[in-house]
Amino acid sequence: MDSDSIPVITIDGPSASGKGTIAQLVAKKLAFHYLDSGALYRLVALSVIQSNVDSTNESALADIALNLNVRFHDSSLQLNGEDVTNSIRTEECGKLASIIARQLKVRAALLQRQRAFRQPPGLVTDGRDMGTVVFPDATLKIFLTASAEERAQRRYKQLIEKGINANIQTLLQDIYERDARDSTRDISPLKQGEDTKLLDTTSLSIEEVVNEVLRLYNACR
Ligand SMILES: Nc1ncnc2c1ncn2[C@@H]1O[C@H](COP(=O)(O)OP(=O)(O)OP(=O)(O)O)[C@@H](O)[C@H]1O
Ligand SMILES: Nc1ccn([C@H]2C[C@H](O)[C@@H](COP(=O)(O)O)O2)c(=O)n1
Repeated sequence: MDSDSIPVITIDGPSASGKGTIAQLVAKKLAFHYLDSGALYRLVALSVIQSNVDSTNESALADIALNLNVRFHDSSLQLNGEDVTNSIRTEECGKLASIIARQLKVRAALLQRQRAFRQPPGLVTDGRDMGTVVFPDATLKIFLTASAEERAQRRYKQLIEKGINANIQTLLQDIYERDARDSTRDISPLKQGEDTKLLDTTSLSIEEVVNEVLRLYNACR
């Protein structure tokens, strides 16, 4: 099967908008593959933290990105054989991922790795530039968002459920900062493409959002 004919659904959007949750559920419903592109940036960030590399050294970071020894297994992730499923989810890792994601060489180094996930019968992927840059010919492109306050509430609930202490004001501040950094950078900024459907989920349940994405996909395939 020609790679270009394999269907792709891209779900881009700001931090904690629910991209990962929705993309995984849609992928499951369609029996498609799933790619969490943010995890790749987080893995580079974790490698930088673990190896004490200067995070402004673009060539060293591109080298790390090109040579990531990563294994995706169901919902767990291994880096160099170590389970890093939870360690890439820290606020420190997310913030550094957002900072290093501004570097052209890092983004270029991850491009082919992301495109390689386009395998039959199809792919659902989430991130910041999946529809605008990585899969510009995607079958369906969604820009998933929610108000910053709602996203902070969702993140707060998510962390408390995991037994992690959190402060709603700090989370809201982090969301504002991350949104600003990801959407104002020069290369591949987070933005809604012209051919992308906007889905504001502020007052929608997870089930309602999943059903809407499936409806849109069935309407355009
Ligand atoms: N429509 C919704 N209604 C209520 N809660 C939701 C909704 N969508 C997602 N959530 C919840 O919000 C939290 C954040 O979702 P998720 O981690 O999928 O966001 P994300 O956009 O992938 O975040 P990040 O950009 O940091 O990777 C999760 O606990 C999830 O269950
Ligand atoms: N396609 C992508 C995916 C992620 N990033 C960067 C910017 C994010 O703030 C950071 C972490 O992503 P998350 O796991 O929170 O979705 O990684 C990007 O630039 N492009």
